[in-house]
Amino acid sequence: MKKQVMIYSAMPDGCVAELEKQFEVVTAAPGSPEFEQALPSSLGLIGSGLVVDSALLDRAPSLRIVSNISAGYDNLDIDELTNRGILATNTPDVLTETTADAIFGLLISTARRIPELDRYVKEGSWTGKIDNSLFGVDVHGKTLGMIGMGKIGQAVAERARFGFRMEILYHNRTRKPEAEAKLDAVYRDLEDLLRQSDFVCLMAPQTPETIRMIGEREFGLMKESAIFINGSRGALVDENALVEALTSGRILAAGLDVFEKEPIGISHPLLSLPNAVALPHIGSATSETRLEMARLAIQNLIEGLSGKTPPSLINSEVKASRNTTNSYE
Ligand SMILES: O=CC(=O)O
Repeated sequence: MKKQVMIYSAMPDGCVAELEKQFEVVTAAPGSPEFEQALPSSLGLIGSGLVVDSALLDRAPSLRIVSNISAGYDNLDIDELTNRGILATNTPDVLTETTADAIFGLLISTARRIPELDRYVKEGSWTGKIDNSLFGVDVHGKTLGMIGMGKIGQAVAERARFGFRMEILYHNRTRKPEAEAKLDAVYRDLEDLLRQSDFVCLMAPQTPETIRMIGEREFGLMKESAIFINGSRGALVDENALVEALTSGRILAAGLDVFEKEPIGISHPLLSLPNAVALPHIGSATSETRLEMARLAIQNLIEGLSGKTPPSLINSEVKASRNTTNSYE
């Protein structure tokens, strides 16, 4: 009999058929009766964004693997999964360059006010010469402060350094000698980075240590001309403090791909600010990359359920215990 797996979010064309070759596939949205009905007998879950915590795991006694179709895995309680011997996987690497393109695009759009000027043209406001009320600020040659110098952070910094001759400062849990050598990136403590950067770009993962790491105090340290970019997770930023910093002129502008609550509600004060550029969490959202991510997640699922080590295993402790106890087959 085929093993049952559940897909809980949209997959690119062809991916479901690929899974159906090997598994009994149930497709159901979290919270739906179909999802709850299939959960107890599912050996694998595949999708993105589902909060997998002990309450969900209590209802999923057959589960052996959670295959997350994203690089970030703050939606997974890894300790709880590990304690229960359940594999957790993600899709790093395949989205690095695409996400860096999007975040650097957001940075340029914010500095040069591209969404605002697009509206200006389409609304028919361009009726004569433009004046300095529509001017933006330069990107090239400025100082970029990267908070979080993982693979995506480095790919953003690479674009800045080699495409725009920017000076790179960075703050990270650990020093990154390879980025220092390749990008002339200079390590700074957080306060110095905030004080010295023209662009502050947040690319750190969401962990208990990074939640709300940027708030009133941190905006207060930035230059008044600073542009703040968030390409990581909304929970890292105190959004009330960000609104205050943008309305009071404490900083110049912000470009945001992520929000505390997603989708952000239309009445959120950030959305009424002309100096905030908002995207709907689209860092990795190209057809090519979303397909690569789905393929990698499927490979993780297949290998995990056939006793092999999935290529992007997060909790390798589970694999180790499985080898010694052989408790999975
Ligand atoms: O935010 C997107 C991801 O973590 O893949």
